[in-house]
Amino acid sequence: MSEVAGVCYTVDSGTTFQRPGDLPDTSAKRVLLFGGTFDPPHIGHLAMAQLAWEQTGVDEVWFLPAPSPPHKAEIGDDTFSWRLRMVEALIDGRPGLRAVPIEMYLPRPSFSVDTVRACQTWYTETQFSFLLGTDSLAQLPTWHGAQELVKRIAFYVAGRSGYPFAAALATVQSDLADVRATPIEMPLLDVSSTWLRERLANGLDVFGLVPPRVLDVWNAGP
Ligand SMILES: Nc1ncnc2c1ncn2[C@@H]1O[C@H](COP(=O)(O)OP(=O)(O)OP(=O)(O)O)[C@@H](O)[C@H]1O
Ligand SMILES: O=C(O)c1ccc[n+]([C@@H]2O[C@H](COP(=O)([O-])O)[C@@H](O)[C@H]2O)c1
Repeated sequence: MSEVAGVCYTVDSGTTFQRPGDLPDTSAKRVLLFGGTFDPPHIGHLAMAQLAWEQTGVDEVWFLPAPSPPHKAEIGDDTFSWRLRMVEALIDGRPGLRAVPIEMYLPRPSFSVDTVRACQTWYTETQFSFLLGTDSLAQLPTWHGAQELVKRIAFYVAGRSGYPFAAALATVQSDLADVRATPIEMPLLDVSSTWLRERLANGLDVFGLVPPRVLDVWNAGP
C-alpha cells in the first residue's frame, strides 16, 4: 500500500482505489498509452503518436510522463510538471493526443504494470494498448511485472534505428510468450532526447527537432 497526493492505493491488486478527481474522464472506447520521460519531448515522439493514432483507429493517445522512470534513476518528481508542460506544448492543437498526469498518483518508481492496472481499474469502459519504440520493446523482459503486463495489454511499436522490429520481437517472445506487438508504419527518425539535451546544454541548434513552443518551456526551466 502506498499513499501519493493524499490518495491511497493497493498496489498489488489494483482494485480497491478510486480515480483521483482531477484526472480526466473519457468517453473513448480505445486509448493508446504512451509512457515516456520526455526530457525533452521531440519530433520523434510527436510523429509516432500521431501516426499511431491515424493507423490504429484508437480514439485517443495519452502521453504519460513518468515521474520516476524505472531505468533512469537521475529523473524524478522535481521535473515532472515541467516535462508535462513540454508535452502539452508538443501536442497542442492535435485532437487525438492528450497529456494525462496519471503516474503522478501512482507509486515510485513508475512501473508500467502499475499504470496499466490503474487505467484498467479507473476506466472500465475503455480498452487500452501501449505505444513504445523498438528499443523499449527489446528491453521489455527486464520490466517489473513483465509477465503480467503483456497479458494485460497489447503493444504498438515504432521503429528505432539499431533495433529492427522482427528481431526485437523474436527475442522478447522467448522470454514473454504472451507478448502481442504490432509495428507502426513510420520512417526511422533517428532522434533522441539524450542527443537533444546535449545540444541544448551547449547552446546549439536543434533544427526544429524540439518544436519552438516546446523549446520556450525548456528554456523557462523546471
Ligand atoms: N525517435 C524515436 N523513434 C521511435 N521511438 C522513439 C523515438 N524516440 C523515443 N521513442 C520511444 O518513445 C518512448 C519514450 O521515449 P523517451 O522519452 O525515453 O525518449 P528518448 O528519446 O528515448 O529519451 P532518452 O534519449 O533520454 O532515453 C520510448 O518507448 C522510446 O522507445
Ligand atoms: O515498468 C518498468 O519496469 C519499466 C521499465 C522501463 C521503462 N518503462 C516505461 O517505458 C516508458 C519509456 O521509458 P523511457 O525510460 O524510455 O522514457 C516509460 O513509461 C517508462 O515508465 C517501464
